[in-house]
Amino acid sequence: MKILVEKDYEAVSKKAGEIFKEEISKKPDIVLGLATGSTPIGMYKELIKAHKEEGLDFSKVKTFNLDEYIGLSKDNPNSYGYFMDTELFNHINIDKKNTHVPNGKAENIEEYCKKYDEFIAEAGGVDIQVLGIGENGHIAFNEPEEALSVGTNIVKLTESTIEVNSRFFDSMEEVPKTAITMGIGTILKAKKIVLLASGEKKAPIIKELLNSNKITTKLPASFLLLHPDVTIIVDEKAYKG
Ligand SMILES: N[C@@H]1[C@@H](O)[C@H](O)[C@@H](COP(=O)(O)O)O[C@@H]1O
Repeated sequence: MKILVEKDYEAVSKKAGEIFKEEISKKPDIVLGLATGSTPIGMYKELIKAHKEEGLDFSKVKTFNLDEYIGLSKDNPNSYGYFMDTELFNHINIDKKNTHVPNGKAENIEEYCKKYDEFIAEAGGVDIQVLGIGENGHIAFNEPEEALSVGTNIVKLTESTIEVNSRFFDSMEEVPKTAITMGIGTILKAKKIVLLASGEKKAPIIKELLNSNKITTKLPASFLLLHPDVTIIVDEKAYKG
């Protein structure tokens, strides 16, 4: 695991943007694994800037998102589908047909989860995956549990995640309690992984992750220790190691 410590959120976003830009330039039909949450927004801004100012081309790029709330459709401003459109896809020359965010309104969600993994595999697998990290160590929506799913699956969100994510909703009651998420195995299949963290709220979990030499389902991000190509980019506030 490689760790890069940058001055602040802006620098984290720039660094992550540079890594993604380089990969997209090297392989125009790249498959990107994308994340939501506030952390990757700065990196998406960098990519939009690179598209507008340097002509970074997304016309052949395919994307797969990590997760989505169950019950929210793409036109709901709190859905991750809506987030991706407004924060990235609407501002670059990507073919929307090539973008995939799990469908929180799928009729048979279990069946849909299996298909999502097959679909990623058919596209050739994720070349580079960006991840955030929850304050409780979750990646995507893989919450600390006795056991974690390997493939894309349905999860019950923990009270702490519901509380943290309630900042985007009018009330706690409105936060969906279940979600679709890529499984830990799905995430680990990505050829390259970049995890971003910013701000002091993330410092305890980043410290735990960096000091951990064990994998445990109680710290879902610890499974990244098994991957051969993970870069963690943090700002000084998130790094107190
Ligand atoms: N499902 C998402 C995760 O993919 C994300 O990493 C996490 C952290 O979000 P933030 O970047 O806003 O701290 O929040 C959500 O729960």
